[in-house]
Amino acid sequence: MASSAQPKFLPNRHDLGFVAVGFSGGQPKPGVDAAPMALIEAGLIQQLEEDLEKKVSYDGTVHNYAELVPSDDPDYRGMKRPKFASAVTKVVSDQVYSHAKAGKLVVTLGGDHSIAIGTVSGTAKAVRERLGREIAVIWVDAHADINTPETSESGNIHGMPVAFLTGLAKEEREDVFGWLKEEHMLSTKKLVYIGLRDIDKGEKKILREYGIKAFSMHDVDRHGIGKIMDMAIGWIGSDTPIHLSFDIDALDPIYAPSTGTAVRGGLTLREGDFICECVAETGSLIALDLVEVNPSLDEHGASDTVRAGLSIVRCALGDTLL
Ligand SMILES: NC(=[NH2+])NCCC[C@H](N)C(=O)O
Ligand SMILES: [Mn+2]
Ligand SMILES: [Mn+2]
Repeated sequence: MASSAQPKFLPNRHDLGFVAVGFSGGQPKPGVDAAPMALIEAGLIQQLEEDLEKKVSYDGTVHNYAELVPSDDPDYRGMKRPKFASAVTKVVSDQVYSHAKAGKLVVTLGGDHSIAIGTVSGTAKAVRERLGREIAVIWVDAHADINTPETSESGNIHGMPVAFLTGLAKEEREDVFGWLKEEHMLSTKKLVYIGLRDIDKGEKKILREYGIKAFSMHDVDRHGIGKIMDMAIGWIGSDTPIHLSFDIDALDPIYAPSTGTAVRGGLTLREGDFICECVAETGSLIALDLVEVNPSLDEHGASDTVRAGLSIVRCALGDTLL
């Protein structure tokens, strides 16, 4: 293929849509809502514009969605704060959709991982409309986040986004994710996990039952990250639009301690960056989420975790490729 001809589904790689989601309601620990500001203050947008020469469309606000807080938000099917999470992710979905529909590569900063209900549904819908195609999702995480409300032991919605996005968890009520329609959905066949090491019993059952492609830390140790990425991208197909959802807790807590559900035995910083570089190399990245950075969970100011986050975003956007 001539170098000028990029596959038609690709967003203009220099045009970024940028969304900052200061939402922490998918889990109990305050502080994860402050991550977008911490990342921006550490120079993220400036680096994207100056070093990577991107054009960044950003409304200049870290949304806290205060106006969406319901007056009453009781537990429902065991989910905690279901109406708030539903309302926020619906707004995020629309924001991400309009950037993606306009042909931009969308970068979303969380926030806890429940926000991916918004981001993935937004890109899935935009790509269906623009190209009549399905997206693939690479979910980099210590956790599978595929609990249904019924399998969840915690009731925390950040452990459920993949179940709602794949339709494994269904809900009619419009104000509790009932707004998710077919057009927002992701196929379980187009989902690949990397970095798993803390999976709930019910989740394991789901992964097996649906034959979901998952590379655990055991697999990373066995094959090495290079082979894992070949297999992951081979599974998806190299011309499929990719949404990369990166939970910072995929990295080992040595490198990224400031996160709400840290699990030992994770990816090195270099392995995390390498995953992003491989996705960048495909040229098929359409959206990136960076979630679960919690700057308040470290008395030393979380600078290591924030810097790790910055590096993940830069690598996914091709900064470190020649
Ligand atoms: N996005 C995350 N960090 N998720 C952690 C989920 C932990 C646990 N599996 C739960 O469902 O509560
Ligand atoms: Mn997660
Ligand atoms: Mn996680």
